[in-house]
Amino acid sequence: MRASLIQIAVDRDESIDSRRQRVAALVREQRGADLVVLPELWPVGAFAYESFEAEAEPLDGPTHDAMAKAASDAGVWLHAGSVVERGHEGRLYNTSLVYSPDGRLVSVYRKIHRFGFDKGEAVMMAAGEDLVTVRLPGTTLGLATCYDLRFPELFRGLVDAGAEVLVVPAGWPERRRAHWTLLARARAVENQAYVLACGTAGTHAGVEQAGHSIVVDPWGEVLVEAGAAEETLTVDLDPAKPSLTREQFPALKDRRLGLDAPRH
Ligand SMILES: NC(=O)CCC(=O)C(=O)O
Repeated sequence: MRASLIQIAVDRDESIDSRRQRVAALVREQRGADLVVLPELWPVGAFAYESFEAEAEPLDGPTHDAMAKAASDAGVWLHAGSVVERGHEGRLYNTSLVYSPDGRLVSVYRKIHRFGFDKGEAVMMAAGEDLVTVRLPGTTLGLATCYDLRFPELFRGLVDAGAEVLVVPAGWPERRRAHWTLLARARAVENQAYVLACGTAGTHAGVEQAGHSIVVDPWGEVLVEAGAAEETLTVDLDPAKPSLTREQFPALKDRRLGLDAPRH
């Protein structure tokens, strides 16, 4: 299974419309891949909070139109990263979109853990409530977004639901790059799953992005890692490897669920 991660530069000197066209063209270039992955909130920028309200779009908005067509033109499964979705009752969500090779929107995942503590995404957006997996020929994807990477229980829930490839679009800042790499590897090792973590490059809203998109195998080995600039990573995954790793080193079977709370 061939996967391409497109680490997009999100800089303020490019309009959202031009970036949409440019990214659609990059997706089309990936014909021959099975799965293409884009980063979190690449149209607007994950830290461009002041633009969220104005740039919010419905699920059938301009990013959807461009990505549905790009997926079918390229004939690939496309995890199109996320958009600022204007959802129920006008509320905003950080919503990931997944397309089949015929350009159908087959899954949406609304980010569960919102970043920003008392500002930005955490106060402007509503939280998703649902774990999402996507069945592809030969494997199952588990979806998470950026800050979710810090919450291992979410990933364990995805694994319990059958996920073998954990896909994490992100807009991760350079100043916490060490956490990004460490957490991507940790989620792969503890879940004996592939991790495909696709970040952004460039600088927007004054926040330098880390880049360094990374693919980790179920044994925790880094298969490919990007640099800081815009770049496309291509990697071949073995769909049998998660289950083989789980058979050969069956740590997931040794979980002790339902232990009593500590006594004081
Ligand atoms: N967009 C995000 O979720 C940023 C997460 C982040 O910066 C961090 O977890 O650190």
